[in-house]
Amino acid sequence: MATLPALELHDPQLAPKLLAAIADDGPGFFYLKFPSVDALDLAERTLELSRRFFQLPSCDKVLLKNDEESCYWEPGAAPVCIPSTGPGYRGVSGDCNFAGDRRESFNLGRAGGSSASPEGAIRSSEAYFELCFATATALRRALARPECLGPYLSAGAAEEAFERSTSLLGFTHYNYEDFRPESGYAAPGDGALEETQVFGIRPHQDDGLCTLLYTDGQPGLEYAKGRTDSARSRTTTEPLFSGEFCRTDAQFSEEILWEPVPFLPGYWIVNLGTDLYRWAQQSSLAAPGRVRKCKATLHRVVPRARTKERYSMPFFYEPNLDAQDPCEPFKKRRRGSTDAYLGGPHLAEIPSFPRRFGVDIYYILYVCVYLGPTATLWF
Ligand SMILES: O=C(O)CCC(=O)C(=O)O
Ligand SMILES: [Fe+2]
Repeated sequence: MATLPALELHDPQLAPKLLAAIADDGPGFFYLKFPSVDALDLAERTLELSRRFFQLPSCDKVLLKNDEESCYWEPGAAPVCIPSTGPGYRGVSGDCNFAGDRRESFNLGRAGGSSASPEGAIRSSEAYFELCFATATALRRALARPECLGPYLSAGAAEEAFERSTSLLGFTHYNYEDFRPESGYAAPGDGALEETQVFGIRPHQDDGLCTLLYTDGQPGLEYAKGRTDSARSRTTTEPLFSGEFCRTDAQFSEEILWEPVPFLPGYWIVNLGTDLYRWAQQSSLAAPGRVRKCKATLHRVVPRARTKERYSMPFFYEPNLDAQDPCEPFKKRRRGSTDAYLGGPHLAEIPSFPRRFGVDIYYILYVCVYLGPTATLWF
C-alpha cells in the first residue's frame, strides 16, 4: 500500500512540500496534521455529536431535510434551485447525486454569527467548522505561494473568491447492515454489474478547492490510482482526476485500480477538488508552454469486511457561488447564459442560514440531540 505524504501546516517548508504532495503523477491525496491536541479533541467531539444525531429516529432527522428552502439557488433574474445542494439532512439514498448509496448525510453551512446558536456542545460543530475553514484557507494560501503553484493558481483562488464561501461541513453515516442488492448501483446496460455494487459513496470527485476529511478510522475509502493496461481501452487516466466525467458512469469502469486511503490518527485526509483542477489548468493554458494539473482524484467508499457502519466528516472548501473561472476555455462552465461558475452537489451559496419555522437550524439540531426527540414536537 502506497504511503501518502504527511504534511504539517506550520512547517516553514509547507509550500514546496505541498507542491511535491500534489504532483500530477501522484495520488492527489495527502495527510495534514491537526495543529494541536485541542483541535483533534474538537474533531472527536464533533464526530461524537454526529453519531448521536444519526441515532435519532428518521422522523426527527427529516425535520432538517435538505429541500428547496435550504438548497442553493443559482443567482439571476429568475433564480434556479440547484438540486441536492446546500445544508440539511439527506436520508439513505436521498441525495440525488448518490442515489442507491448506503449513506445518510447532514451538511452544515456557516452559522454566520447567528444569535440563536445555543450554548453547549453544539458549539463544537461551529468551532470545528471554523477550524476547518481556517485550515483550508491556510492551505489555499500555501498553494498560491511562488514555491508552490504560484501563477498557476493565483487567478482562480483569489481571496475574493472565498469571501462568500459556500463551504459545507458534512456529517456522513454509512450503514451497510440493511443493504438490499436491488437498491445498489446497477450500471446501465451492464448485466454483469447488476446487483453486485454496493457503495458507501460511489466513485466521484469533490468540487471546490479541497476537502479536509476526518473519520472514525474505519476502512473503506479508496482512490483511483490508475487504469489497467487494456488493449480494449484507449482512454487516458485524465477522467480519473480532471472532473470532466465527474459523477458519470465512466467512473464505474472495472479497469480502474483502487487503492485504500488508510486513516492516520491525528491527521486529516486531504484531497483536491475540481475547481482547483480547472483553475490550475486554465491558468497554465493561458501561459503557453506551461501546464500544471492538480488532480481532483476520483474516490469512493466501499464496505470492507466487518465494517457494518462508518462515520466521517468531510469539510468541503468551496468558493462563492458566483466565483468566476479565470480564463477560457471553461469560463462558461454550466449554464450557457451566464459567466458564473456553478459547482456540483457539494457546492453552492448559503443565501441565508437555513431556517425552519423561524428557528435556527443549529437550535433544532441542538434540541434533537440534547433535549430528546419529543421536544422536536414543539416545532
Ligand atoms: O467518508 C469518506 O471517507 C469520504 C466521503 C466523501 O468522499 C465525500 O463525501 O465526498
Ligand atoms: Fe468525496
